[in-house]
Amino acid sequence: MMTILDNHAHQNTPFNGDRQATLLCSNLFMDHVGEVLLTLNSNGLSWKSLESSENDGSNCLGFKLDPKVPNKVKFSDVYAVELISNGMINTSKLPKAGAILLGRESHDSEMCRFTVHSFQKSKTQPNLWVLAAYTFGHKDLSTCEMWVNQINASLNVEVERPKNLLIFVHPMSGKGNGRRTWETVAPIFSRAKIETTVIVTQRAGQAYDVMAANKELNSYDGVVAVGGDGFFNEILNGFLSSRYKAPYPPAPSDFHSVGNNGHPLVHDSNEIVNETSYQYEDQPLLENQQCNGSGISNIHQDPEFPLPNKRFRFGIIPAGSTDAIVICTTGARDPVTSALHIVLGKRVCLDIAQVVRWKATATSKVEPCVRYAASFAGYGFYGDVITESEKYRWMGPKRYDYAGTKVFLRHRSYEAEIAYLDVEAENTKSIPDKGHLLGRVRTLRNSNKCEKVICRRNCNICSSKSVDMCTSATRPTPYSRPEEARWLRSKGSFLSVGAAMISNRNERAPDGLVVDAHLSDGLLHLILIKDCPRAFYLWHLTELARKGGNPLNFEFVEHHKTPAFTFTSFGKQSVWNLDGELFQAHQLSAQVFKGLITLFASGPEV
Ligand SMILES: Nc1ncnc2c1ncn2[C@@H]1O[C@H](COP(=O)(O)OP(=O)(O)OP(=O)(O)O)[C@@H](O)[C@H]1O
Repeated sequence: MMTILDNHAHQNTPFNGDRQATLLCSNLFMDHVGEVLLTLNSNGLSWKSLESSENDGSNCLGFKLDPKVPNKVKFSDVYAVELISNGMINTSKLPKAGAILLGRESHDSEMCRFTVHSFQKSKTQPNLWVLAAYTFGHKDLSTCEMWVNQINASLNVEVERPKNLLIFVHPMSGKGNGRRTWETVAPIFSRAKIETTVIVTQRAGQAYDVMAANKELNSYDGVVAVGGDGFFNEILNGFLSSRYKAPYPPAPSDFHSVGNNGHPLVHDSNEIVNETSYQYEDQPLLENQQCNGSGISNIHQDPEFPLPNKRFRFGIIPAGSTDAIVICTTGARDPVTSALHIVLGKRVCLDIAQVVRWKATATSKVEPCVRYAASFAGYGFYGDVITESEKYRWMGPKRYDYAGTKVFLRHRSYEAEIAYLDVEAENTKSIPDKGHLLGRVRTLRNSNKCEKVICRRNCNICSSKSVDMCTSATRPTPYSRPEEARWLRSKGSFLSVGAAMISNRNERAPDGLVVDAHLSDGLLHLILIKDCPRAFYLWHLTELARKGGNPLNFEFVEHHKTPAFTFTSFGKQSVWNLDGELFQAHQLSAQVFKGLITLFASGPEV
């Protein structure tokens, strides 16, 4: 019969091996390890086996202990601690089969227990986080309670963690697994003692309506979408529609007039123009919007729908068909990993593009229609694939392959003109700043010069201080420095026009549609594919899937990094795909707001 050691809890012993002040230290039994000395300091927990390997035969018959079994865990990686009912602790390092083969008695002992919940990075894929639970036992309930209280006190110091979340579940997302996906991860939230208000949607647009009308968002620390990119887009748009009022980017029609200085407002990309070519004050203004004399308009908020608290973040638990935003922000397409990023309160900023569809006629009284996109806005091939794929939603994610092939074989091109803001920069890496593009960006006309710096955790380019929505309320628009504004244009017949806010990594294009697009670089990555023979386009698409980004020496492809662009189509109707949302537009303009929202994620490890 196993004897259980008396409690040897010590408070404030000077230092342990990590040179951190030891706050608590006890002899306990750890499940599948045996007797350990458990130590708590301000960083986390560590444990040291008090049993020699000779005693328990752990090397016999090939049953070796995994040397990589951790012996410590940081509080920043612990999402919950639970006192669990009395039960068995396996006090042997040996797996059960090993004990039986060795003819050993059962090493199970009944005692009071508590479990520390954390995660481990998968050995083969570090972006994939797997749940890890460490269970400790002691004969005295009071000892277990003391440990639980002390660990909880340490976890409470982790202030970035959410306490109260609004969760939207799209039951039909992807392969129809939205609800099951939520059920899989819900215990992680309840263990972490996060209050959740769960809304399972019954129709498209419901999440938008709830987000747009909800005046109580202040009571939440964030909103989580259990679904795909399209569902996240719906939530984002509902949120911003009633809360975020920013000046519009210039309309394409503004460029067909003549500027105050007598020059046309848009220039051919080959023209060299020194003068300021765009006057900010020419823009249409939103209701209640003022210009402050410096040519910089403030962003106004509706007092009825205040922006939520500074801690408010967005989360996504992937259940969709593509899940590009999740892959770009966590590096994995895994609901458990995403749930862990959320409960641990990770944060990463995301650029958001504002896309404005202009009135059909100059005399039309209808306000321009405004949408926001977090990952991608695409016209031509991209819009047509989404339009076509909607007919085959019943196929699940395979619909994109089917629709993609159909649209590819059609090989349609569209007459259009794209004007994009050209801002020169010495160093694109220094662009991130306090919320807008003050830096000067070199438009990469010669895409051979394109630097392929992949976005990853703690990326230099995205590491600028996060800009919360509250401070962004006084943020100028990206092109609000008239002295730096210069517009260039590209006109012709296009197979596709795409603007990426992030790299859009996905399972078909593992490096993304634009390999060097960053999570918070304040840029739209314009990819213009001019009409070209079908074989070239096929090659371009294959290259995307093979190595990501765009073939640099492909003469039909233009890649421009810009904070804003306008678009006019001249012929056949096509639709835009805004993160999965269909958006019909003959004339639109777009601008990016750097780091406008914060996501519960920490960026991928690349
Ligand atoms: N209950 C519902 N029934 C039908 N449609 C819904 C419902 N809830 C949300 N939607 C709509 O379904 C659309 C697609 O959802 P979602 O993005 O989750 O799936 P997906 O298209 O399979 O994935 P992805 O966007 O990653 O390719 C969203 O735009 C959303 O508006």
